[in-house]
Amino acid sequence: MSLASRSRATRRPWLPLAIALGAVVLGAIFGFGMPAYVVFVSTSVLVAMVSLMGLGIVTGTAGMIALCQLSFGSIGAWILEFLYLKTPLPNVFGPLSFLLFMVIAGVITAALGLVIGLPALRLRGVNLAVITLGVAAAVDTTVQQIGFPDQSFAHIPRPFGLSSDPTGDRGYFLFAVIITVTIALGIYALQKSRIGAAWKSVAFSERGTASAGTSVRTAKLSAFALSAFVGGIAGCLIVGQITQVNYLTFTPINSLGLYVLSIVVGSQLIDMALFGGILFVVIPEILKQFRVPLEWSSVAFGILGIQALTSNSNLGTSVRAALFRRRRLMEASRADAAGDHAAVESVAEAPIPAGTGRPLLVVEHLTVEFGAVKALTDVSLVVEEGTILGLIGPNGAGKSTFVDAIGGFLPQHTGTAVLDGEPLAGLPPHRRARAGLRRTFQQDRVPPSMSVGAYLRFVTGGRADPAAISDALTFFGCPDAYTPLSVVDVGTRRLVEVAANLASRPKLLLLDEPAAGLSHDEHLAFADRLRRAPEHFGTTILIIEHDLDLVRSVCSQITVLNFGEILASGDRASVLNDPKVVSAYMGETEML
Ligand SMILES: Nc1ncnc2c1ncn2[C@@H]1O[C@H](COP(=O)(O)OP(=O)(O)OP(=O)(O)O)[C@@H](O)[C@H]1O
Repeated sequence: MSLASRSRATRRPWLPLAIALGAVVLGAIFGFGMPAYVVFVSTSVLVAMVSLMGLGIVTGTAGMIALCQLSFGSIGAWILEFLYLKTPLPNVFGPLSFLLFMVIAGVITAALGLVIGLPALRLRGVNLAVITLGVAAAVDTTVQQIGFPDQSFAHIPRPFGLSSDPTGDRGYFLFAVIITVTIALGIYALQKSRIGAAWKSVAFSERGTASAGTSVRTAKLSAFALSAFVGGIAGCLIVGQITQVNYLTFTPINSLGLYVLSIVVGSQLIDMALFGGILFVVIPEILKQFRVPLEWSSVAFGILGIQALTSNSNLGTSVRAALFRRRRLMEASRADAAGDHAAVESVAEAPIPAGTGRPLLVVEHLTVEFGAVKALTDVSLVVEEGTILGLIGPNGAGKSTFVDAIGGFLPQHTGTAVLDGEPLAGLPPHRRARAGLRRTFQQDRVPPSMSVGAYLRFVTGGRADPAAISDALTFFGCPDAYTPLSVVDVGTRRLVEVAANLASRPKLLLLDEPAAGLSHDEHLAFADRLRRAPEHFGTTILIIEHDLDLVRSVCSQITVLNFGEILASGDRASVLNDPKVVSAYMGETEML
């Protein structure tokens, strides 16, 4: 049995639901069997876990900094109290009020999260941190000033008539378990969906996300909104737990501690959010037992944060990658012992693809300037359908600029580009991708947080079925769909990127140095696969490559750029023998 089929056999789609049901049963046993104090503290763990799961969406999954998660909790709690104490709605909805108000509070908080997420469209890193910390401070001050609606120390009734005494604590714990499990299931499902893949992709590369046909704006804003929704629900859960709240629960310093925990444990992973919730509650509880001032817990979180930020990893993903490597090693040694090896097929070398004669991409008078630098001057070229066109030239000749401009990443160019009769002018990158124009990048843009298969599903926009995904992976000799990209080397990740883009069967694929990082033998195999690709995937290819052996072996047409202008263009032999081209490659003539 191959590694791939072994992995497939271990897939159990019913498992999340079974774990969820098990967690609820365990929650009931725990809630009604444990001492009252343990149950109360465990409810706090669940509240912290919900907050961390919300934060995990925006930080761990979508890769943005958000230092105001407890502000969303504060807003959610405030709205819930307001609906209870200042409106007649509790009389209308009776025992269902808490649940209903919690959802309303979550939705309103999500809308505010959307607004707070707007700066994230332009800002990153420390700038976004400052903005979100500013939001936390502003919400904190506002809530201090206006106070929570329960200023007269009215208790908020718990859901379904549960009492506010320790007997009610047990029932409320079970309620909190059910809400937590429901949210965890929802987040898990979303992370497996296209929007979850977009979050993971945007965390690693906005350009890579757009070139896969996904709107960066939608990915970022939806992450913020959902994170705020979950944060708002966590705030409501606190109200139900202690039936009264004040602003001290939601201070910016607590938000900061929560953020640190989120990145330390990797709270985008559900089990790690639970672990983080335990740390968030238990560390201060232990300090309390030993009469150590609670402020020291911030120092403990700070030290953990420095460790996580400097090692650029988190506990959850490191443990998972280590487990995966160990499992694969064991599978490989079992396969060795059983002599279970795939036969190496020897196939005749494929010819260089001949085109249909129809122009697919027509570029006219393309000019790109970066201030005083003219990166491209009046470049016109035609890519014929069904061919592989090589775009070559010395460093700084303007090749990547050409791909960026055609891909929609440089709106400030002049000139026109028409793909299959459709003008591309004015279309943003993700719309060009949807119109059948895909590209790969010189730098690694393949998000390590996904599996190989999830990445292909994301790039193909769900249009490729499992058989098509497996075919594209086999075609390029990539690891199987269940392999985490975090354990794949950079050269192979570039192959996965090419396979994913071809599996989406675009009309035209622009490859920017796809073979960088491959060994000599891998280069030869890659060249052969590339020659077969136009027919296999129905895609025309334009390739930028410094390895002229590769260009010579796959391209029927070559265009040479030098100092942003076309130096030569035409069939392979005439271009490579052109004296102008030879002199432009002075010092590299042995390559020609
Ligand atoms: N964002 C930018 N701002 C200013 N100048 C730029 C920018 N991007 C590219 N350039 C300049 O434009 C010119 C063309 O660069 P480009 O990266 O397109 O060349 P290239 O042929 O792809 O080079 P290489 O083979 O090294 O990747 C170079 O002079 C480069 O310095």
